[in-house]
Amino acid sequence: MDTAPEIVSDEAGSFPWSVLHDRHPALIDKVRHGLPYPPMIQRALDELAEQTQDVIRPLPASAADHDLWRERAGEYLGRSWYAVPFLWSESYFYRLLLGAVGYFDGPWRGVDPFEPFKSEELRTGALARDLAALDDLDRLSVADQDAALLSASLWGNRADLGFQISTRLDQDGQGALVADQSARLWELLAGSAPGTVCVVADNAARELVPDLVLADQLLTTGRARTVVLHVKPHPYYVSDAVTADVVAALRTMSAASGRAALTGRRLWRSVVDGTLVVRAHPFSCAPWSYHRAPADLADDFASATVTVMKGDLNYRRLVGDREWPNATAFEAVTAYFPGPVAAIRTLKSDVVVGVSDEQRARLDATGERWRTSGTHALVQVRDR
Ligand SMILES: O=P(O)(O)OC[C@@]1(O)O[C@H](CO)[C@@H](O)[C@@H]1O
Repeated sequence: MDTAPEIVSDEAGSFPWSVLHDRHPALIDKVRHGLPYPPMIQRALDELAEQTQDVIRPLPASAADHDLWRERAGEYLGRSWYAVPFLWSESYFYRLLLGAVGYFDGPWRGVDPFEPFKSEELRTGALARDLAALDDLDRLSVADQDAALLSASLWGNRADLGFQISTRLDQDGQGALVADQSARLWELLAGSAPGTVCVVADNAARELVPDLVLADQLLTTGRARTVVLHVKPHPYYVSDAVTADVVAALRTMSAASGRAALTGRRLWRSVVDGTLVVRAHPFSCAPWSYHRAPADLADDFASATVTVMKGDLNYRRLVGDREWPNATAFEAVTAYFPGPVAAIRTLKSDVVVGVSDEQRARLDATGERWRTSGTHALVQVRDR
């Protein structure tokens, strides 16, 4: 199929421009105050703030992944951050941020700079209410439980702490779906022998908890024999889940009461007995779309009954971070993907496909920033 230009950040006032221009500096500031970083790290953060408004420079020669990123950067080195693909520049920003806080070596090695924000979210009353609400599921049919849990997982995607740096949102309010193909997902699972379901997780805490509850539902109702949960190998996009966040979520659930606690303990055992598998593939933090997924990861997706892609960034990586005409078919842009795939996402960036011209005109006429404000969501499924 025809392709579309990659999204870059060079148009002042555009969404990608605002991420580089406003969100990243604000994030550097937030990280600086999240932990008692010493003067050397404070200076490195100052340098990062300057560098990201200048031209792209290579990693220090001493960095273990210097060569890897030199190859990934190629011709981007020396160019403005605003002139290269948005997907690439964001990913490199997070790599540099981790470097600045000493994540890869020295005494701050392995200390997640975003952990204070993720932990705070795990302690919120909102999450406690989410957990208590799980008790209501007992009164519902399995189909209604499925719908409720999918909805919780979908709207949990608003719990994205990077996004919240630049957007104020009522976290509890649900918005409108621009596409809802969830029936296809349930039919696909019902029509397949119980196998593996891949869930490519997005954010920790208030998004990961409903994702885990959904995984438990698939396992306990026999629609999945195994759930493979892909998390990030290192902190990324502020609140993206790493393995430690899975453990933290399971602990929080297990320490709650009622159905939440039972589910948390059951999931804990599922990890122990290998029916819930946590993977942290290096490609999950690569600056590329899934078109470039390496063979072992593609095999994982190919062998799954379905791969559930959570969140906005995964959507961009799935369909390609390009200026697609909105009416482009989801099936067409995901035809390359090795196996059935479902995208479950609130809209927080410009990329969206599968929205007809009439629907787009109606949405545009509302005057709302429906593509980027997290008020709208979608469930899109390619079931073959
Ligand atoms: O993937 P998520 O957590 O749903 O969203 C990630 C996000 O906040 O970050 C990017 C901009 O920095 C956008 O893709 C999106 O707004």
